[in-house]
Amino acid sequence: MAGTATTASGGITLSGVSYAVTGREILSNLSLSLTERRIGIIGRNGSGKTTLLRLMAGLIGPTKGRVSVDGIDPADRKAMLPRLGILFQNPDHMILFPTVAEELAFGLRQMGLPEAQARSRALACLLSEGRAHWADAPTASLSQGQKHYLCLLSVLLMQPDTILLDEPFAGLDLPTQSRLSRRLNGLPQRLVTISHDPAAVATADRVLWLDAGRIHADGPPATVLPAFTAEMARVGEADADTDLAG
Ligand SMILES: Nc1ncnc2c1ncn2[C@@H]1O[C@H](COP(=O)(O)OP(=O)(O)OP(=O)(O)O)[C@@H](O)[C@H]1O
Repeated sequence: MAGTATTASGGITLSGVSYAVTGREILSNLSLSLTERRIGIIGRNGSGKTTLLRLMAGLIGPTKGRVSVDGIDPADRKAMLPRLGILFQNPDHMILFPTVAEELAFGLRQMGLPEAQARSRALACLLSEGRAHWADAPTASLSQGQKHYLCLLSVLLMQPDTILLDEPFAGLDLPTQSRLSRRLNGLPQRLVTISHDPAAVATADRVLWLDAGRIHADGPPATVLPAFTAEMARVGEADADTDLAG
């Protein structure tokens, strides 16, 4: 059932999906059924990972084919509120409100909760996180790691069945990474994590390796990650040789 977040339900389906910008195909003919609880998407810079995540989130529409979440077009924002949450790489692209409590309450208000109830849920969330003192803090005063954490709390408060994570550990120090990682690992929701770093998806149930807008490999991390790491090392050496030869 959408919104209960007790287990990961439903799934994300892509049927013959392509995405092109000004005639250039960035994603080509992807057909996927994503039902596992922990899904990793890896690939080099520019391979199309963020574009794929934006398609899954309904922020952009496919040029060809169809994307659905629990059978529903993800462009239907209202239907997606209990189904899909997104944690963007840059928290500054998500935070809209001047104080932490207002920011946390916003998603709940979007889901139809009256303002007072949304605020009291936001305060209860901060209390349970040991961060009651954050309530009236200006969001602009938080560090990048703290902003990231606030964005995660905002998403969790809405209890979506699936959370899409774009490079969740980029720019965070090691203690913050390990705290966030522990928090994410304990969640019952389906998590779709995109990263260029194999370590970020090492415990996934399924890893997709995206290369130049196509699925290059799809399977358990024990199979996909060693092949990806070896290929990245090979490409790195080839790049280095090219540099030296120049
Ligand atoms: N709106 C757009 N207009 C033009 N080109 C775009 C647009 N969006 C994405 N691209 C191009 O599509 C390709 C894939 O971009 P995307 O951001 O999806 O890759 P990525 O795998 O997430 O990369 P990174 O790891 O560097 O974040 C890139 O070559 C990018 O320049």
